Amino acid sequence: MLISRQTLRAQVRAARKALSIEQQNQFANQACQRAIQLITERGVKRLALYLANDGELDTQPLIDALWQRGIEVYLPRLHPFSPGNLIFLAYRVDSPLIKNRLGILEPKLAITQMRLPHQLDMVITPLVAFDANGNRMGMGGGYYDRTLAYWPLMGKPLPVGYAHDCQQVSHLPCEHWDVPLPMIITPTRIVNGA
Ligand SMILES: Nc1nc2c(c(=O)[nH]1)N(C=O)[C@@H](CNc1ccc(C(=O)N[C@@H](CCC(=O)O)C(=O)O)cc1)CN2
Ligand SMILES: Nc1ncnc2c1ncn2[C@@H]1O[C@H](COP(=O)(O)OP(=O)(O)OP(=O)(O)O)[C@@H](O)[C@H]1O
Repeated sequence: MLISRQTLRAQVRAARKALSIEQQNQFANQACQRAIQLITERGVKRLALYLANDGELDTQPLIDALWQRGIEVYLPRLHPFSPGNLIFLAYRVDSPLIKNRLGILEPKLAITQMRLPHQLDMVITPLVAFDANGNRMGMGGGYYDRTLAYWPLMGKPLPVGYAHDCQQVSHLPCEHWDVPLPMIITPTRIVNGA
């Protein structure tokens, strides 16, 4: 039986939201260790990630580890006037955060703190569901598809999915605008996708 994108999205969102606080903490630490290893191997200096929402794999241990190592951390912010697009702003210990209209914390707009996607070495993307081929389904806004549309041409930034194991599905239908992920980090492994 074929299930719709909408149904699949709702099912996986419910599964990740059902994880306990203990599981969330353990998984965040496990995924952080894998991510730090990959980031160090690749010599990443500027990296974008997200602040967890809706049961997403928590990035806070990773953020702390990156700050400790002096790696520049960036967060997405909804574009101030271009709907459907993201901009990336530096995130430091003392950066002020504000909740956006989707309820997600994001840095205050400051042009001097902004980088374009090709100025970042790696973008750790949130996602709702992924499959073994690196196909990605997000929250449905197309934000990351637009952000990553040019990475194959520019060679940067390397997109890396970050998700719970329970977010893997056997097969995701892909659309022509979907940008497949070469890698997905989960608490238990690194999936080599596209
Ligand atoms: N942590 C995190 N940050 C992110 C994303 C993400 O998936 N996760 N995004 C990845 O693209 C962008 C935001 N995209 C999003 C799109 C829809 C919803 C969402 O929750 N929609 C609600 C309705 C919200 C409302 O209108 O009140 C819903 O579907 O229930 C959230 C984020 C940028 N920042
Ligand atoms: N590069 C692009 N240029 C223009 N429109 C796009 C682009 N990528 C995606 N879209 C549009 O965005 C909408 C949402 O796409 P989709 O459902 O694949 O988002 P998603 O990957 O789930 O969300 P997100 O990337 O925000 O996590 C689609 O209607 C699609 O037409």
